[in-house]
Amino acid sequence: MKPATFVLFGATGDLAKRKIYPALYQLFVDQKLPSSFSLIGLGRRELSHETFQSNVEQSLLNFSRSEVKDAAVIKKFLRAFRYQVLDVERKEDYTKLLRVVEEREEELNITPNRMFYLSVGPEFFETIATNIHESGLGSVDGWKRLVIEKPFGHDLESARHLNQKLNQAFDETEIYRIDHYLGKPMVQQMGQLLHSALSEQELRSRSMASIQISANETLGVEERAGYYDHAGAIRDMFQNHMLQLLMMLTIELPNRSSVEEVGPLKRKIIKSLQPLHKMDVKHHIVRGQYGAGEIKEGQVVGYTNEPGIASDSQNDTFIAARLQSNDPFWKDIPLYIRTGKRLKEKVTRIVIEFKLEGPLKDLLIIEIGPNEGIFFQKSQSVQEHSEGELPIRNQVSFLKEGVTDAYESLIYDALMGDKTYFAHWDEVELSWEWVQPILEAYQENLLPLHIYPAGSFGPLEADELLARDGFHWWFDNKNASNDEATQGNVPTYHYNT
Ligand SMILES: NC(=O)C1=CN([C@@H]2O[C@H](COP(=O)(O)OP(=O)(O)OC[C@H]3O[C@@H](n4cnc5c(N)ncnc54)[C@H](OP(=O)(O)O)[C@@H]3O)[C@@H](O)[C@H]2O)C=CC1
Ligand SMILES: O=C1O[C@H](COP(=O)(O)O)[C@@H](O)[C@H](O)[C@H]1O
Repeated sequence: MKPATFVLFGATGDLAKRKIYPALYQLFVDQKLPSSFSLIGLGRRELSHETFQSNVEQSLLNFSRSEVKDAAVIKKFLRAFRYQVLDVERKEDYTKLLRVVEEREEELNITPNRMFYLSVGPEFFETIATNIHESGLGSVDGWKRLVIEKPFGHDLESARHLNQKLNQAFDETEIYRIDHYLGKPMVQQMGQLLHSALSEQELRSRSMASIQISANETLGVEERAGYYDHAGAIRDMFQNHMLQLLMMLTIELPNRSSVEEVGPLKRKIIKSLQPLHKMDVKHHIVRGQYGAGEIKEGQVVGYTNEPGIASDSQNDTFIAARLQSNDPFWKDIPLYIRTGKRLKEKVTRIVIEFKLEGPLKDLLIIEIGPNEGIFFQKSQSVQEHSEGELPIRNQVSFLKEGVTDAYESLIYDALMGDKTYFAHWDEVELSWEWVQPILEAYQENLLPLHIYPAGSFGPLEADELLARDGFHWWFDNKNASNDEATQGNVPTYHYNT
């Protein structure tokens, strides 16, 4: 791997602490960072290099998954870290930053390969990219890359505007849009997993009846009211993570592994989705907001009683959608997506239901997180997994060795210059295009906001969305159970009757 400088905007923030430093540390322990590596952390607050390093150390002690927490190893890792005050609006701060970056490059004898990681609010993306360009920070002999976190725009128009601005400073090949769902091991190996489980012929001959993708959370809005109350489930999860999951599942098998192959296939799929008209949105989308209720930890307040949320907020914390593709392979197979906060179970799961007569169903289930696995559930008994009849093996043997965290995987890929598991602009634009009529329908109040009790599976209308077509949302009884003794065993999938 080439030597590199990692310029981290938002080095004092939550994401840096919880995800970026632990990921970098794990890469360091696994010897997957460049041997010459420099990190310059940026923020407005005044910090000495030593205080910054000790803050990073604290975040490793709190959040690193590494078994190696040896003080000497951490100290060695932190040698690469420096801190610099920078206000994103102040041009002179970029000039100072350039000097610091160059000094460190000289000191370490590093070729100028610079990765600019924007772990700051999206309102700063444009300003930072422009200032990187104008200050000369982006003029390098080696490579330069821009890594940005979501959200990428607020709607179709703002996303296009932002992209145009970023393109004045960085080429599309240099922009790495993080969607951490694309860093999840089960997502990266979806095609391979499906093929290991069932051959394409089997998939075809068994004839899929429906696909459902759920990302259910038990958490509420937490400390993010300011952001979330303007984003809602549709922008926070659906437009990006959920549509990316759909694309990764439905790109034609077998599994692809390079950006040249994956990108066009993903675009083909998202283009194949039947567009919605805002007046019809209510027939395909259910929007919800959590009310007070009970989760495992006890009683919780409703969304509008959460700190920082307006008491009359109409923001969505849940969305369920019915999509249809015109792609020849997926045509006639309804695609259901749902995601929400304060639901009964924390799970990201894909369920492929096969056509069978009667109420019993064969299911192929991909558990993406927090537990990973792929299971086949035969119709005759929901208790049994047919390992004999179909070549199903269990999860772990499929997974890439050693990489289990999305941020580790994505940061490593970005340092290597591999964009396969980053969101390409075309996908982002096409996703916003598909979502735009829903945003408009929300805005114009063309569909109801259903209040669901915290700790439930969301509004009953989301069940009806499937029931109309003769389907149900599947859940793992053990995972959703409040009884800890029954959790963590082999999943068995049921639906609410
Ligand atoms: N936290 C999370 O779990 C996730 C976050 N994201 C995205 O990651 C990004 C960062 O989020 P998060 O870490 O939670 O945010 P925080 O609010 O915790 O941190 C924001 C960071 O930005 C810096 N900052 C704010 N204003 C300025 C300014 N004018 N000039 C320079 N630096 C500034 C702050 O430093 P200082 O105060 O020192 O200036 C701080 O380091 C956002 O885009 C968010 O949407 C995406 C997915 C998950
Ligand atoms: O990006 C986000 O994802 C998390 C859920 O991620 P997961 O990996 O735990 O499934 C979500 O809580 C958050 O609101 C959203 O911004």
